[in-house]
Amino acid sequence: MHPMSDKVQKLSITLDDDDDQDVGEEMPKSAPKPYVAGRRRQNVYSTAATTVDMNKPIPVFAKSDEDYKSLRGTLDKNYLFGTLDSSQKDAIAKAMEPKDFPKDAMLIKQGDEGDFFYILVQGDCDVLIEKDGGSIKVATLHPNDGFGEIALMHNCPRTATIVTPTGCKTWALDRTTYKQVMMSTVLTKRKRFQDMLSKVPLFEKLSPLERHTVCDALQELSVSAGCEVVKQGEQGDIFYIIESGEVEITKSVDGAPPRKMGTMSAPQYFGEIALYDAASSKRAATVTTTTDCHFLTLTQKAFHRLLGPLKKDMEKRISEYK
Ligand SMILES: Nc1ncnc2c1ncn2[C@@H]1O[C@@H]2COP(=O)(O)O[C@H]2[C@H]1O
Repeated sequence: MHPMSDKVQKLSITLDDDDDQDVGEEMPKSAPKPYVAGRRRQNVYSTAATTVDMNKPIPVFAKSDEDYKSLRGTLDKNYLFGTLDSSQKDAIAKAMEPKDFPKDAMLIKQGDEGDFFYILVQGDCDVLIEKDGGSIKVATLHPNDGFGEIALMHNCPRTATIVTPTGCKTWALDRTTYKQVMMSTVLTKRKRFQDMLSKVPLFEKLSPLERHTVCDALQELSVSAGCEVVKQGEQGDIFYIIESGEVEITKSVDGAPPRKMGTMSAPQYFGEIALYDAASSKRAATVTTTTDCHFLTLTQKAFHRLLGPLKKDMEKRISEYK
């Protein structure tokens, strides 16, 4: 047995039941029509996986040193693995297997059961959401992006279709290993952050599944009093929720000295304008900690992927700032 598996399994088995309970009714179980490019039906590579054997030893796929190092580096940078310790990321890197796809293939079909999580190594993938008989492209994935985590994490059908406008190389991680390694840390994190998120008005309209997905992507940051967390005019790529402490907002208009706009404390949030408003993409004000602060943060990538449904609420709030 792999040295990691014993430790991970013990944690996962008890926590996994909990997770299954609260996501079972979230998503429609009916499979929508398959995506058709032009008039040609694309190759479908997904296969259904109905049961997860949590006692299965974690597999190891041999890789060159160069491939292992590069994949391990990607895992370190990817927000989806932010909560894992080094040995858990080692186990995932070892368990990933190469899967290559030709141009115009369908890696994932919306509505299917989840079988693999992928990291894109080469080529691009399009993310399509199927709605009202058509499909809309909502994102393009590039090398080092991960995808296919939602169905595995939440036991729900695939939330989008993934197709290959170019030939693609990926690393794939099977559903069982993904759950064995991820669930223990993820569920602990959800238990901690769920309560906090339920107090943030912005997240009120999210379904429990969406709130879980936001929880999974949150990272923690502690900052001492007197630090500029966000600086007016700078490019921004992090969104902050205040878990504890207080910050002051200052803004300079037309080169005048900065004026105090107000203070914020838990459970308020800031930093969303630069992430949301691609046209400006610059911080609209400076945010300075007036006490020691603890923040929950979301990266720009996670923010766009997860908070798309909240676009209207944010637009309203941004117009109130101006
Ligand atoms: N708006 C989006 N932008 C980028 N990726 C997405 C988006 N919606 C879904 N996905 C990804 O597409 C995947 C489809 O399978 P999953 O639902 O398992 O996990 C999903 C996410 O990884």
